[in-house]
Amino acid sequence: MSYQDEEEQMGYHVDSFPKDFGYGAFEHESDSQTSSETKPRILLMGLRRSGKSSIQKVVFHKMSPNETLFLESTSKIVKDDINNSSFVQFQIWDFPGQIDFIDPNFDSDMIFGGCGALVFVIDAKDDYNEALTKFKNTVIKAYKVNPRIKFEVFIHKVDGISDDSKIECQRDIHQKATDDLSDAGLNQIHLSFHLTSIYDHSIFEAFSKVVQKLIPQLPTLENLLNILITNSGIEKAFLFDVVSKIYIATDCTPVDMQSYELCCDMIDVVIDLSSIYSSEETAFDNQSSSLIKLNNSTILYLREVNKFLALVCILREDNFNHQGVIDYNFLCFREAISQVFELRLKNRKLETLEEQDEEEEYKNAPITNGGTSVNTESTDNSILA
Ligand SMILES: Nc1nc2c(ncn2[C@@H]2O[C@H](COP(=O)(O)OP(=O)(O)OP(=O)(O)O)[C@@H](O)[C@H]2O)c(=O)[nH]1
Repeated sequence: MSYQDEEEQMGYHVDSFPKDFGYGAFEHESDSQTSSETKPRILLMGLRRSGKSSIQKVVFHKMSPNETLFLESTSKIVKDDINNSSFVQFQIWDFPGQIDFIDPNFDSDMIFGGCGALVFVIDAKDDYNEALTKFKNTVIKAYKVNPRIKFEVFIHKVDGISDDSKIECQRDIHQKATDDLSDAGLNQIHLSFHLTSIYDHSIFEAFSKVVQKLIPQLPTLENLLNILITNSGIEKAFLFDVVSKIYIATDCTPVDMQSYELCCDMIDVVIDLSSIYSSEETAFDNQSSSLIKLNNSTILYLREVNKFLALVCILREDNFNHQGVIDYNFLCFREAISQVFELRLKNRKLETLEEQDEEEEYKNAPITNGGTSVNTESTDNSILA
């Protein structure tokens, strides 16, 4: 079964692409998607003006960084469905900086219960002691409700700060945050730290890592990429979600920022050019591929994997002499990816059927005094469509 069949079964048009290249809903898809309630949640928290809304707008709504200067302060929780036109599907909840956990209206069970990752944004240009106190309180509260949450700290607005100061700032924040948590008896919690700015690609890279942790198939995807690069003479390969430019997997070689930026820029060039020469709706389709030769004997090679994903590789020009081998390996890779997701789709259907059966049984069962309640809420925190 090809991915086209799979997409068609799910009700997608294979050769279409979001009209506005944003995350607007597809009219014909919206009701067939996973309900918002069962989608994994990524929470954006932090002090006021730390940059939460800017991050969300720049990464998922293509807002230019300069425009974020005019964003108004968030006064209530803003829920954003990252949906339909992307392979990765989740909800982002942007919290107002002044949110108060002691407030009785703050339903922490509901908020942290279905949460996959909590991104806490700290303004590196500000005095961060207050932010660290809030961070500690947030983690304690969230961990109590849901110990499976991934805690991600974005040390944000690091543009214009020297490399030495960035490292020093990260070290200091890391130290203080872990000390605070061990004082609270929570040294088992793993925290991840990222230096970010909306003025470069660091915010996309950091979000890629957050999203990857919510993909259960990640080790398989990484393994497939490793096999592909070793057998094709490729230096580095990224599997991109084209709309957001988040990479959902890469091979095991270290990621350097320059390579990631080059690959992101390549996606922009391909989409912009094909939007000029094709109709906007087919700017990225199953024929999409591109080759860019750089002046340092390096080649960037892009191939479409499915409606939402592209493989972008960096390789030396000499190794591209065997393009036939690379293309053949790519087809095997694409087939393997489609099988991975076909399997996932089947498992999901089975799970849904089992859940429905259980519900039926429960409804039909005679009521006894000591009956236990069945919780049918989905605990699947996986992020893939
Ligand atoms: N220099 C710099 N400024 C940033 C960055 N990210 C956001 N800002 C600026 O920070 C200010 C506050 O950004 P917001 O996104 O409104 O902050 P927020 O955390 O959502 O604020 P509240 O809604 O009040 O909680 C804006 O003027 C942004 O332009 C960054 O990476 N670097």
